[in-house]
Amino acid sequence: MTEIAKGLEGVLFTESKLTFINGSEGILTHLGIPIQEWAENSTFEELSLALLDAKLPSAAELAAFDAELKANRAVPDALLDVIRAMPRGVHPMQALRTAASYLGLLDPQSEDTSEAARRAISVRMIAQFATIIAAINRAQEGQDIVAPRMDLNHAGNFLYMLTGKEPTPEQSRLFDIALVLHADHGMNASTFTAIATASTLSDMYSCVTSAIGALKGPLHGGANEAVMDMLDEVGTPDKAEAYITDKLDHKVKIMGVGHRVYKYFDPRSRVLRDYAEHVANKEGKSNYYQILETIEKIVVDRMGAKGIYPNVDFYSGTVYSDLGIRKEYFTPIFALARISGWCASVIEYTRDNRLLRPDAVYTGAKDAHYVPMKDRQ
Ligand SMILES: CC(=O)SCCNC(=O)CCNC(=O)[C@H](O)C(C)(C)COP(=O)(O)OP(=O)(O)OC[C@H]1O[C@@H](n2cnc3c(N)ncnc32)[C@H](O)[C@@H]1OP(=O)(O)O
Ligand SMILES: O=C([O-])CC(=O)C(=O)O
Repeated sequence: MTEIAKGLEGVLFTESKLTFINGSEGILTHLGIPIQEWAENSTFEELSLALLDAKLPSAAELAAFDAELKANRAVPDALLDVIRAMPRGVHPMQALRTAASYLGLLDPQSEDTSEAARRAISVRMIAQFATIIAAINRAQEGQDIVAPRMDLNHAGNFLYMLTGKEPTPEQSRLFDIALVLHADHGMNASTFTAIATASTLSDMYSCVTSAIGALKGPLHGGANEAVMDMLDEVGTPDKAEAYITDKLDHKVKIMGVGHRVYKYFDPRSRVLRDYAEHVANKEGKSNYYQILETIEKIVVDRMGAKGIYPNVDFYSGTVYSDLGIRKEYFTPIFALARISGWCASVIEYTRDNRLLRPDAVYTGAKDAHYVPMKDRQ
């Protein structure tokens, strides 16, 4: 019997120096450094550069990278016109997918697949995703698009462009940590998709556009919005226990829990829970946080033995919603962070490229012959 690795589970197809995950112990490192240390000490800018170069940058390298990101924040007016012309009410992930693809049309370097071009395009896309996602939000809300500011960091500038208001230092820092937590995660479905596209020697914009499509689904990045849908469905904390017990009794999937690799707590979910709790204690526990506490306890009690624990998408939405961000923007924010991991992984993979082309066990008909239409049943 031929063994099929359904879902490519456990299949090793490449080497990488960027991210290590130990799923049974809930360990995640980038360049060997635990995610908790990145969250506590670093910034999205620094982690992005560290991933692109596969090394910790010096102060001078980081300052140069920061200046390069800032210099690339503005997006072409032609793209802003496209964003303004998008139909109202589309999901921002649809809008982001189209905008990323359109950005490629406007970039004279887009078809250059040399490593130097891939890197230059990556830096531009990392910078410009913030401007694009914020512009989509403003245009969809019928508001004026807010131009980037050069005196704010990546996280603070994004919140500023999204809301039109300068965030507090605490809000900026919290959002920066969320970006750090989401920047990379090994061979997840969207990074794998980006690499599969890259493996045909396609261009960076095609890699990223296909990755956006993969991230959008509710089994992957889309789960953070689906968690918020669930919280809205539960309504109030007193209903959480009955709601989740009923779902588990009926074997209905709970969003934001379970993971292909983690069979224990996703370490990112612990960091996000601590921040969600911090905000909850400071500003009074929101319904959302209280519902999640109850769901986590019941899921871990009942499903922990099966390896079902909260993943990164479980608490991220409460953090974003405490920052006043609408749930449709949770997955675009995931893309805002993961763009760094996608780009770094594509650059790393294409250095020693091999076309990705798995196979399927054929179970269809054999030795058949074409039947003329008139003779078919
Ligand atoms: C950023 C990210 O992408 S993190 C993941 C985000 N996605 C979600 O939160 C969506 C909800 N979670 C899931 O759908 C899954 O856990 C996945 C797709 C992420 C991983 O699933 P898989 O690796 O395929 O796990 P698999 O389906 O084999 O699950 C093993 C068992 O746990 C159960 N299970 C897995 N996830 C869940 C869940 N979310 N709720 C309830 N039960 C679950 C399965 O039904 C299965 O039970 P069984 O053995 O009785 O059939
Ligand atoms: O690694 C995965 O399969 C999903 C995930 O947690 C991520 O992409 O952050």
